[in-house]
Amino acid sequence: MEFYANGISNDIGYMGNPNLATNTYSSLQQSSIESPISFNKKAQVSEFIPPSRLNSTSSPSFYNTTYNNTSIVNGQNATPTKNYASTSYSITPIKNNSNHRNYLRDSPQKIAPQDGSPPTIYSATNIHQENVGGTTYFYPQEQPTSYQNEETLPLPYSMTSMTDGYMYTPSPISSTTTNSHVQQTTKSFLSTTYFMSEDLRNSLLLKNEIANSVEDSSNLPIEVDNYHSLSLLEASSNLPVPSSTYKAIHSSTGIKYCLRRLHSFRIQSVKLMMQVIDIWKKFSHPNCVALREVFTTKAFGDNSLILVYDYHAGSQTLLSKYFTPTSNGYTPSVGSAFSGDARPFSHKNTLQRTANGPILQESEIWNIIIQLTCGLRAIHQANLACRTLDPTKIITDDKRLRFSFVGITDIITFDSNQQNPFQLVNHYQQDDLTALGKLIIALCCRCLQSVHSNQIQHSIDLISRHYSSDLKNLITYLLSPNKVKSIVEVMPKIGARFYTHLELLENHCDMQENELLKEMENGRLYRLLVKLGTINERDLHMDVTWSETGNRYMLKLFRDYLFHTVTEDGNPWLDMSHIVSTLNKLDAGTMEKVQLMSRDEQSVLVVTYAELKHCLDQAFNELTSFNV
Ligand SMILES: Nc1ncnc2c1ncn2[C@@H]1O[C@H](COP(=O)(O)OP(=O)(O)OP(=O)(O)O)[C@@H](O)[C@H]1O
Repeated sequence: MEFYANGISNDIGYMGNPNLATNTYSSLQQSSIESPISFNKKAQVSEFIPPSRLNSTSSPSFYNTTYNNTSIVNGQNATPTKNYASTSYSITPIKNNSNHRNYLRDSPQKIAPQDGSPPTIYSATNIHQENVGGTTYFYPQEQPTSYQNEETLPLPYSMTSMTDGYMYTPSPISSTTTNSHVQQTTKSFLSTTYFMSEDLRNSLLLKNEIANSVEDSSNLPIEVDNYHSLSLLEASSNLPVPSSTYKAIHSSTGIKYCLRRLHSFRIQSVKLMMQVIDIWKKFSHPNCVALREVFTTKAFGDNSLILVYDYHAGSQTLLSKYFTPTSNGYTPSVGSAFSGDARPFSHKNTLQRTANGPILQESEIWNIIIQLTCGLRAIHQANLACRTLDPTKIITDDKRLRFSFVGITDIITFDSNQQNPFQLVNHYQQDDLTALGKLIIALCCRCLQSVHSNQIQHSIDLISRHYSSDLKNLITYLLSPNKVKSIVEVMPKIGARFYTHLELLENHCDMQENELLKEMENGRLYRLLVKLGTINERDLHMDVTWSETGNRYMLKLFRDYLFHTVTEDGNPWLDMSHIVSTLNKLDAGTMEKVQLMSRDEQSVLVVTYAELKHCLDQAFNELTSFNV
């Protein structure tokens, strides 16, 4: 068997299997690929045409119009023209006794270092020829330093481009592993190596499902200003004005938002009100749902005011999470969070007199406190007040807590006769702190009724029995009357628990970054597959041979190598790590060689991933050039 400079054997037998030898040879005089490593050699690229496109022979053929003595070599009698004198292709002799197509687990011989140093360029003058048992091998003789002096040889892909998102990262598990036990035991490892963890995936899928769920919206307007696809999240409201909450999609961005509609709402002074709205629109904090815009609409048949907030799929209120509504339906009342006959914590709300489940772990309560005080601190430092600090206006998506409708009370209770709409802010901030204290009591007792004045002492006794003195002291501080309190003073009472919280967050960030990295890699490989998919099997401008000739033929064989490799028994060899690592090598354009075989097993092409990458880019660019 002979291998030419381009790696093609002149022996039809595949990898030394004489049974497959039906033709004398099949040769590639000049590769149809313009190798990235030989760009500067100005070698004209010739088109490779497999024989099926030229004549009836099954073996592929190649012709070259650029080099001397060009001939079409596709028949049984043709003499191979070993015309590699002016080329720069390297040779990799391959010895493999497998007689199965694309049984290519043996790693092709590496001729270039993977450490980023420039690969060695070979020319025919330094190709060593050797005949072993009738098989002629062409070995490249290394010229380790020659390229340094050759002006024309610098690689078209520099280290900069290699680091530009195309760095080849070897697979953590060798794709050549044949030991089935090892493969089995590494299967689960591989799935977490390449893909998102099951838990995170499920939680994201659930959020996605919730975000995309479509409720009955037959009674709702098709469009409200720039928003469409409204679906009702909540019809009733405990605000002083009738209101409803909807999920909606922004018409131009497609982003989902949470719309709070204040029914039949009259604005006394648009200009003054806009000042309040603008201040809240500028306010941003991870523990507060951001207010994006406010507008009026007649789409509902009245003068509604719409407050547009970010939508956080899968969120539920603290009320529904910790204070389970009864079957009768818990209906929080209108007015300030901690006053009125039927408020969440009202003594008249008989449905909330008993605990709603087992008491919470102290760590969980501190987690809530830390997040709420984080948000509250930012609100107070912006010279604002929350004014809706009750379990119906705090949402949670299991990890994060957010004040859900910030600014809404300032808007609803807006009085245009007041010179400064924020003149009572200090007073409201004190109310916020008291409301926080009551919320903590309710959470500790798991009962909204526990904060009523005639229950408080009893509740604090219960808390002292079950929780730390730090927690009790914090509550006592927040509820202390006749004392000016500050959110800043809450921080020392939380103490070292901040560190625990920070550590958990940082671990979570690390985990998410790791997942992101995997998905970034997957996205990169996905784009490669898209490119391959758009090229393979394509007829271009009625040219049915387009994907079967030239560089595209290499890509077809590469696709087979990637997906259709078989075991020695002829069974499909399905190994994710083979696919991933092969695609990575293609993306990086490494100098490692890969052995590709035609489906009729008559031709073997030995090419570098760099060459394949070049083929892919060239073919894809050709396609995109038509896509104007
Ligand atoms: N920004 C948001 N993103 C996603 N869901 C939200 C958002 N804000 C609120 N929700 C959800 O919408 C639903 C309705 O919220 P809403 O505040 O109207 O609840 P509520 O408990 O009925 O309070 P109210 O009595 O004020 O209506 C709740 O299930 C809540 O979890």
